[in-house]
Amino acid sequence: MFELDLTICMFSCGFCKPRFGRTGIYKAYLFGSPTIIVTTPETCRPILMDDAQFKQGWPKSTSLLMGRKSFLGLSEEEHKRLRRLTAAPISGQKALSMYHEFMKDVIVSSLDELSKAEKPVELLTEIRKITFQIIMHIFLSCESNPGPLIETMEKEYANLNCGLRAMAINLPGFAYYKALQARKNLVKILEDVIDGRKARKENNMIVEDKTDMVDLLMDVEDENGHKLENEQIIDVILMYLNAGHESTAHATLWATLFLHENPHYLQKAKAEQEEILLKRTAIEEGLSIKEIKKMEYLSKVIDETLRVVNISLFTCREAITDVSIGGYTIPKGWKVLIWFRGIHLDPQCYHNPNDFNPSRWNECKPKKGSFIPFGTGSRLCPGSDLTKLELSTFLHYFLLNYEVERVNPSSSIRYLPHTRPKDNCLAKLHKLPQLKDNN
Ligand code: HEM
Repeated sequence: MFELDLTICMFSCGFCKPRFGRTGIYKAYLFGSPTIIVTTPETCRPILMDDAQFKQGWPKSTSLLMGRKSFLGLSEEEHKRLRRLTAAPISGQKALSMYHEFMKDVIVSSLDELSKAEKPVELLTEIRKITFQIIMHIFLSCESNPGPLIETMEKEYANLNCGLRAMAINLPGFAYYKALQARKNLVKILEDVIDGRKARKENNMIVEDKTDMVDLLMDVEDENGHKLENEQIIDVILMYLNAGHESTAHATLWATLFLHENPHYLQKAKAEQEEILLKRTAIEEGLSIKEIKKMEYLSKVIDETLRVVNISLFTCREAITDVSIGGYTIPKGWKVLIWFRGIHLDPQCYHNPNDFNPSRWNECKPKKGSFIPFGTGSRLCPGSDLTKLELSTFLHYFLLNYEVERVNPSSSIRYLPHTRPKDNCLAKLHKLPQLKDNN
């Protein structure tokens, strides 16, 4: 017998609680499919860890935007192979140190430029440009110089993103329609890039000795010596470029804002950065990854930001067979929505969960599955190290050199496609007196 507690529990009316207790399981009808929503560590983690009974379950409209051959649509085996190949260059200290100089240059020069702007700027839009430039450098290094191409792509991505969680109405004027157009334009740009590189290779015209993720994917062969088709390379790159800049930009903005709104924590975070700067010897140039590893407090600020904001609000799976979770049966073919926000704002896991309090991580040892901003299991985010490096680098330079002044400090919040201030954080950046040369 299939039985679940009712959707009304989600609205905390109190009616269902005594009858059903805490199950963290709700039933709904979402994106045209019967769906189970799971919201607690006890229900979410087993599902994310179980590839035998659950497969990817994003709505068809989302998969169409990300591409049939992106990680959302691949067979398990193909996913494993491409994931191994693409995750390695963006994971771990050694791989990431290759990009750190570029990252620092972009952050330092962009912040400097923003502080000179006469009018207030949309901080989120500007940070998104920074994170996009960095991800382009990693994935498409030859095309990553500032200019019309990168600007066009960044704008297309903003449209693509707005469609990812929108109603799938393919009519002019609707977000989903715009997103499909954006995908078409991005695919065309990437096709031209790949064709150009293939032509240059055939004519032995490769002059650069640097390689990027596109080259890596163009060279890869399976056990039968078959190369990837263009469609596959494009969908994987398109997915990485999107995942690799939007979430990091939002996380960076929120960490900056939370510190700005909490002077006590701001002071602590700043003091740690000042100490790092003062310890730096004259021969050491700029921030190093070794220094970042010592930023204990900043690391708590980052974790707390990810917990409170929930940049990735949810992910989706589909039951391959009837599955029993928490005493209930999820029928074969039903979608499952894993609600990260429910886990990270659960009062049974976190005291005063809505409060931003980096110091909670002094003692807090989260129980299994209660802190998973990057997911868990075989689909664990491959970009977590890169995200933390970008965030730490941005905050280092920001805290030491700048102060933010918002135009609408009480701007309301929008939750889709990502949590953000409605005005994209319209603000002025003010340069602070220098403690010591820090570039
Ligand atoms: C604040 C930053 C980020 C957050 C919160 C985040 C969150 C997540 C989560 C929760 C998942 C798992 C989804 C699932 O289980 O279905 C995921 C997957 C993924 N993320 Fe991230 N991510 C971030 C940054 C990045 C970056 C910087 C990159 C790339 C450079 C990236 C690339 C990906 C990819 C490719 C996947 C799919 C993995 C797979 O299916 O094997 N993410 N991310």
